[in-house]
Amino acid sequence: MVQLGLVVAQYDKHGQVVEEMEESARQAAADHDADVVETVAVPGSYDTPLAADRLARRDDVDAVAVLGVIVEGDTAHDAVIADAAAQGLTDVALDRDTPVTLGIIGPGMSTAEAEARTHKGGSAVTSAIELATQLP
Ligand SMILES: Nc1c(NC[C@H](O)[C@H](O)[C@H](O)CO)[nH]c(=O)[nH]c1=O
Ligand SMILES: CC(=O)[C@@H](O)COP(=O)(O)O
Repeated sequence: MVQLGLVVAQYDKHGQVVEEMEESARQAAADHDADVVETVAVPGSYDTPLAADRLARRDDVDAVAVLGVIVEGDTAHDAVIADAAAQGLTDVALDRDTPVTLGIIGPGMSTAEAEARTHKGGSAVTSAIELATQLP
């Protein structure tokens, strides 16, 4: 059985979307008979790489799925957060030799577009399981 770590960025403005993404992630884990051994909540997507690193270094974690929602504001701050998070998570995966999947939606996204993408939580978990089982 694949053992997963889950990181959930709980940026308040999008609380409901994040909740639905987490439900989708947990359903995907159950559907694939995977076990979520630990869930770490962080304030926002920018804060996810360190949490992912803490999970990826554990012997009982085969892969980490990271969930977050970045909705467009008035400035380019959303792009800054998204780029930093994606790069940070890539670094964690390579440094720890552990799959880390990007289930952070956005940037450049409206709240309505976010609400239509909550299934990406499940996609991140499915990809994490595939990587954990299929990588040579
Ligand atoms: N604006 C969004 C954020 N901002 C918060 C940052 O991610 C971070 O928590 C803060 O800068 C402290 O380090 N986070 C999101 O996940 N989504 C946003 O739309
Ligand atoms: C991207 C956001 O929601 C927020 O952190 C920044 O908003 P703004 O670009 O309006 O300052």
